[in-house]
Amino acid sequence: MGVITAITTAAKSALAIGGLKKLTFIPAMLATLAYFHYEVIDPESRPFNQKILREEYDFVIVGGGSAGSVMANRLSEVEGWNVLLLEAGGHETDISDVPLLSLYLHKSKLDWKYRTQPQDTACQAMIDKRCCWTKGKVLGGSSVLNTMLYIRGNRRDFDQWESFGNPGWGYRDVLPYFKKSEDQRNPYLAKDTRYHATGGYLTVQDAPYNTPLGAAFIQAGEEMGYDIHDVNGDKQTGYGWYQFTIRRGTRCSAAKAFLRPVRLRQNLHIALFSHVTKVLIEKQTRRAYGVEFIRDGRKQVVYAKREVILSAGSIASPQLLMLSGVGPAQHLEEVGIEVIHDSPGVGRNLQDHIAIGGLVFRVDYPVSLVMNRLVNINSALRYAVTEDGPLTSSIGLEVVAFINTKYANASDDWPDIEFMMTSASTPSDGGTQVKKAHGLTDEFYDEVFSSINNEDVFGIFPMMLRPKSRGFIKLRSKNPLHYPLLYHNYLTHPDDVGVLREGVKAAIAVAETKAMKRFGARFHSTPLPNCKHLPLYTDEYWDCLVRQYTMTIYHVSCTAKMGPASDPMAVVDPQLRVYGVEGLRVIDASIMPTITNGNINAPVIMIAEKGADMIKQTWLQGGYAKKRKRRSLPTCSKIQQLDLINKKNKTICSIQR
Ligand SMILES: Cc1cc2nc3c(=O)[nH]c(=O)nc-3n(C[C@H](O)[C@H](O)[C@H](O)COP(=O)(O)OP(=O)(O)OC[C@H]3O[C@@H](n4cnc5c(N)ncnc54)[C@H](O)[C@@H]3O)c2cc1C
Repeated sequence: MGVITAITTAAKSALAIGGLKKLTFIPAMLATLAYFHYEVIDPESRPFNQKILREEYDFVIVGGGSAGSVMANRLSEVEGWNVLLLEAGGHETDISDVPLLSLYLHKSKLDWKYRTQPQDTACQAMIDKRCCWTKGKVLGGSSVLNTMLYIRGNRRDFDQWESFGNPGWGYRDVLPYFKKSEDQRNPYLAKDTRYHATGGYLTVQDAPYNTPLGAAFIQAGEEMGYDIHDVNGDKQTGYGWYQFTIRRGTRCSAAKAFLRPVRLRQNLHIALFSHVTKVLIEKQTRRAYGVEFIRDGRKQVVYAKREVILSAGSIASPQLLMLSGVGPAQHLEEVGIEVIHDSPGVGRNLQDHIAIGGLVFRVDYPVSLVMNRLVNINSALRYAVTEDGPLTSSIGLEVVAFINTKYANASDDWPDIEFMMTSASTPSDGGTQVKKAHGLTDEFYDEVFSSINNEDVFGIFPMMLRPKSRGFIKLRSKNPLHYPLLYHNYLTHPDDVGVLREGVKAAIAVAETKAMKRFGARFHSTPLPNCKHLPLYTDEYWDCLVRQYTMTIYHVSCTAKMGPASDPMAVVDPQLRVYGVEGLRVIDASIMPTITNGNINAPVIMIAEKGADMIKQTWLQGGYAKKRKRRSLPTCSKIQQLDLINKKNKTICSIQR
């Protein structure tokens, strides 16, 4: 009976994901998974979706993503505190657990499906010249859609944050917080207790499955004179195997890591499908006292006795601040929002990592990941029974390299390019999901890649680590359900074009090593449609190329940056408290002053670990809050005056008392 239920659940999950009809093996895989594995994979079930909420909690956390999941766990460790986590999406699915299938989640129900405004500097090969900014709308947030790469960044990133006037954020301060959440499953890495730890909530392990290309990438690095080492350890420059937030072959999202184990805590409520539309801030005292949200089609309110914490991610957190009257005054007035606090930095300083898509290298042997060859019932059985095989591969990501272009000072060990080396690339699924996820036009894909659909290839994605270009986010209107306007501004700083160009050249050089030549590696040099007037392999050609298939690595961040009070663009202080408003913090990817030197999920989790400790210090050791008087709750009639009522439904007071 349990198995039947599990199969039904699995089938429902499959239906929840758009575009899966194309993969006919999925039902069989899910049935296999359900039969062999369902309860065994993770004995901890999904958390409850709390239907009846209290009217007031000590802490209200907005957004259950990478940061929000950590916050909910750590704050509810304090038995005397009641914590509410409000999440706009629902639960993750059995499909989102499968590492190989993460691209199938893009443009699905689990994705907010943001698209940037069209701009001429980048993403020219994409439909309407708009980049697709995939973001998780699900409990676990973007950690449910990400490629699970576990990279902490460079010690200099954090020392630089500290040097900007953020005491307590230097590398020596943050390292313990990286270790606090880590459960490192590689015994050799775990032995290095200076940098790694075991027993934390977040499982970090090596890839259960590698192709022969993985070892070849490592050999290519050696041949080029790089160290092969743990890039999360003492030194970053060099080559190494990727480490993943994978647990026994399946995704270890932040929800799985931090929420499932504590789902029985009585003092933690998790409300799904709850879209927060505003933070309630008392005008006179400028204190945040609750949030408005929409659930089941009804506007509701919930109050926060101590603090509201925005962990809605780098797009929604600044959006919510602005909707609540905290942001650039002129812009708020333009869209008709009453200004509570003029904070010019909200939505500004946007940083992201971009790489060059489409650097595809052909090989002569059947060694790479070709979707129609690997996705079959055998792989499904291997995944379900032995927790390995190609389905456990994170879309072919195997090896990472941190290298220096001529724009970086190599002696600093602060490299400016990360190679993401994959045993698959854009045409490996025959022009289906990758093309769709990246939003490539049919014309571009057909001209450049259709001739090598489903052939054996590998990819090297050079990712620029420290962009100088800055984007921004604006409100489209004061309607909280309207998506904000997103301006990437990629490659508007000339140095960024230079770094990426040098990254492309360095990637091409990797394919020339003996290690790669053994497989017959050669660059797929079909000229790009908009660049074919330029001679191949020239700087002019590369400069054109980088603006075509510009690939976000989905690290949008820094949109509500942390900084000292003397910095007018700082949105939060080094304790992550919003300037100008009491009782409100932002704790997620938005608060980074500058983007970290690598993939950012691990740093976001670190930020939340540290943020949770700061909150505990504030309240448990008697900070300002201890002396605060208990605020009396607005009555229903007061709520009406605050216009919190969904008049259409004639709801008088939607709070469940
Ligand atoms: C496709 C993809 C691949 C990536 N790959 C990697 C990788 O391999 N390694 C890596 O280190 N990083 C990767 N990243 C980046 C990393 O996952 C994110 O930067 C990180 O998860 C961000 O955490 P966050 O807490 O700031 O936001 P999120 O995890 O995005 O969480 C925000 C949460 O808030 C919710 N929310 C938003 N608005 C509201 C609202 N109004 N009301 C209620 N809830 C709301 C969202 O639904 C979401 O659950 C990837 C990201 C993506 C999208």
